[in-house]
Amino acid sequence: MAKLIDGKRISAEIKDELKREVAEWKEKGKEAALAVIQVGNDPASSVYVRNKKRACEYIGIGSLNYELPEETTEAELLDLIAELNAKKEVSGILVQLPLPKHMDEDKVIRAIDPAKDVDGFHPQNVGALVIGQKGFVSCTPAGIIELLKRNDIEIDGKHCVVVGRSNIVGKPMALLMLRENATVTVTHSHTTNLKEICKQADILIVAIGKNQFITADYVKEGAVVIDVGIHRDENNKLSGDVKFDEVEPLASAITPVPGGVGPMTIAMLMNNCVETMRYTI
Ligand SMILES: Nc1nc2c(c(=O)[nH]1)N[C@@H](CN(C=O)c1ccc(C(=O)N[C@@H](CCC(=O)O)C(=O)O)cc1)CN2
Ligand SMILES: [Mg+2]
Repeated sequence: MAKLIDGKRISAEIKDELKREVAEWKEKGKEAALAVIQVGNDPASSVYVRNKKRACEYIGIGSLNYELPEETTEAELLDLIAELNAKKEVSGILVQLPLPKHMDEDKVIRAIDPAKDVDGFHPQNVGALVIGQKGFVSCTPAGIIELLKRNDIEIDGKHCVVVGRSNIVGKPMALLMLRENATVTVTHSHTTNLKEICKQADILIVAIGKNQFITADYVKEGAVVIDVGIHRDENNKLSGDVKFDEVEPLASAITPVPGGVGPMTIAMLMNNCVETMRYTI
């Protein structure tokens, strides 16, 4: 019977900790405000943007939301980002992904001031992570580390397999596990013996974007399984990249979808926003 890794509870704990810390910073005259830009009206993105706004309000920082129409040009978006970069009262900026196809996400991300890049996607922040220097770390991978640590799951010396190599999860996840002294294997669409590699994992982190792809035959008895996937069926029921019912009996610990990694993304975004209060003079 696997231990259920309760991201909903842990994210709430973190937001309560941050709420108390924000109150202390505000007593010392410090403020923070997060600007969230959404282009288009993707329903899932609208849920996440709404949850980010609610989290800002809960912990006591400002939130500015910009909902731009799908046909917004890349130039118009870049102009808005430049405006927000220049606004002293805006301490964090994020552009909700994915963007419409006519925009270059990498170019848009590079336009955000790295000091306000609370998503941790800017090459300067990713570079800092690579070489072990200070910078914003992307929220989902940071949330997974927090889930493991707050559940006393040992990382040092363990074999961690990351399934997927995206810029916002897989790659930073591998780097963070390396920083925690895990032995890391990153798999991807060109990996030929995926099942055998996954079965070697003490900690299996699945961010492949394929609904319930990871079944019991990919999992070693006693492994810790972290499911980053999020899929909705026609009845709006959520599932992950892991076939939970099949894998749960094998695992020593597992994250559910919903209620696992997802809420941690929001909590760690809030932590990055409060980080701007810790380091402003
Ligand atoms: N600019 C960004 N865009 C995207 C990011 C990101 O970190 N920055 N990550 C994902 C989406 N995401 C945050 O934006 C996100 C996804 C899921 C959840 C979450 O709480 N999921 C819940 C279920 C919520 C629901 O009802 O759908 C759960 O898993 O329990 C939060 C944030 C891509 N875009
Ligand atoms: Mg692209």
